[in-house]
Amino acid sequence: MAFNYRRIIIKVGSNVITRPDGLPDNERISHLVNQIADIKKQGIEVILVSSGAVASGRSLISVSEKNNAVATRQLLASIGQVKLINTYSQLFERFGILCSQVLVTKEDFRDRLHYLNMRNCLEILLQHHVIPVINENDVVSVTELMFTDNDELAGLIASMLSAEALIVLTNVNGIYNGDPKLAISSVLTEINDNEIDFASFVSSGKSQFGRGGMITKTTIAQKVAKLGIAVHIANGTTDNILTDVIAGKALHTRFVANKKASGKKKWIAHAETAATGVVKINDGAKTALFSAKASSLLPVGIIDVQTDFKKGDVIKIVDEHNKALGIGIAEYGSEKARDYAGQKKQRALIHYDYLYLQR
Ligand SMILES: Nc1ncnc2c1ncn2[C@@H]1O[C@H](COP(=O)(O)OP(=O)(O)O)[C@@H](O)[C@H]1O
Ligand SMILES: N[C@@H](CCC(=O)OP(=O)(O)O)C(=O)O
Repeated sequence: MAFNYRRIIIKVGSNVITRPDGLPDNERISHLVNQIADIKKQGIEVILVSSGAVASGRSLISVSEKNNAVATRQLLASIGQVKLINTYSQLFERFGILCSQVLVTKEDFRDRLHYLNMRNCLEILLQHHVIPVINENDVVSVTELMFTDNDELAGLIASMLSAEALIVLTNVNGIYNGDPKLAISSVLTEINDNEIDFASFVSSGKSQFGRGGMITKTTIAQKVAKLGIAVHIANGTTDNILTDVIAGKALHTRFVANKKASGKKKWIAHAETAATGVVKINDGAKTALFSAKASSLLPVGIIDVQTDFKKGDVIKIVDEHNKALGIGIAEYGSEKARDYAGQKKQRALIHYDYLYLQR
């Protein structure tokens, strides 16, 4: 059965567009562009999140092993991104399609003004039938300022633009119920259940040029699907994969979009300016919220209720250094929250279904 999407995000991993010898796979990139042009012709808006800057840079310059790893990555990405975007630009041009370069950092999602600027920019590009080609700005995002990987970035873009689907292209046919290299393992075609413990059968190993690995893909896919956006994980090295996924003909993994909580979560995700209260949480609570499991904010991890709020208000969560972590809807008011703060076995202040994390 074909999927009837109007706006999709396509994420292409480094492995898909890099040959085993580390050089960019121009034939593969060209084949993907052909399919995107076809999809666009079907009236679907496409936003491309493409990795490959570092890999591209590696094909242009050789760097001594002695150099600092961060500086090397900056150097390779800075050179490689130019080549990557030029390749896309030339290939799209054959179809009379304009593409644009959008480089972003994690900070752009934290700051409301940056967030809105970025959203407005992407919307205006789409209105003008341009395909935005997004990548992390690897030149300035280093260490803790980095996204886990471009899967995380693609997930944030999908929710920011209220896309109907996110297609993640990697170098395996989807998520296997065991080691993908073993004949007994098979692809999980449909995932509807948010409680699956992927860590029990997905190994933490990464592919040759990948950054996050399959575990982070599953975590992000679950979060995005919970927001009401379908996530497809498919093999970008298979011919016609994009058009076949959309036509419902490809073997791959699909995380079914949650229909119920979606409207609310998406609204919360964009409701930061409406936030009244602020609660500060400790590191343990922070780890729990950002773990793969769907966790609600429990009073035991609250160390301070900084401003007053009522039940049903949108409130902000900050860490011990006052860094914004997310927003959600309060299940009860600030008075009760102050009474419960630090106590075990109390009712969640923010239920997971009404929680939006900004990372
Ligand atoms: N159960 C599993 N199902 C699918 N892939 C898995 C599994 N366990 C580990 N992997 C590995 O995850 C890799 C893909 O993740 P990643 O390296 O992040 O790719 P990308 O560069 O596309 O983001 C695959 O090459 C595969 O070897
Ligand atoms: N921004 C980096 C890619 C980082 C990344 O997440 O890569 P991948 O795991 O292959 O999607 C680059 O362009 O090289």
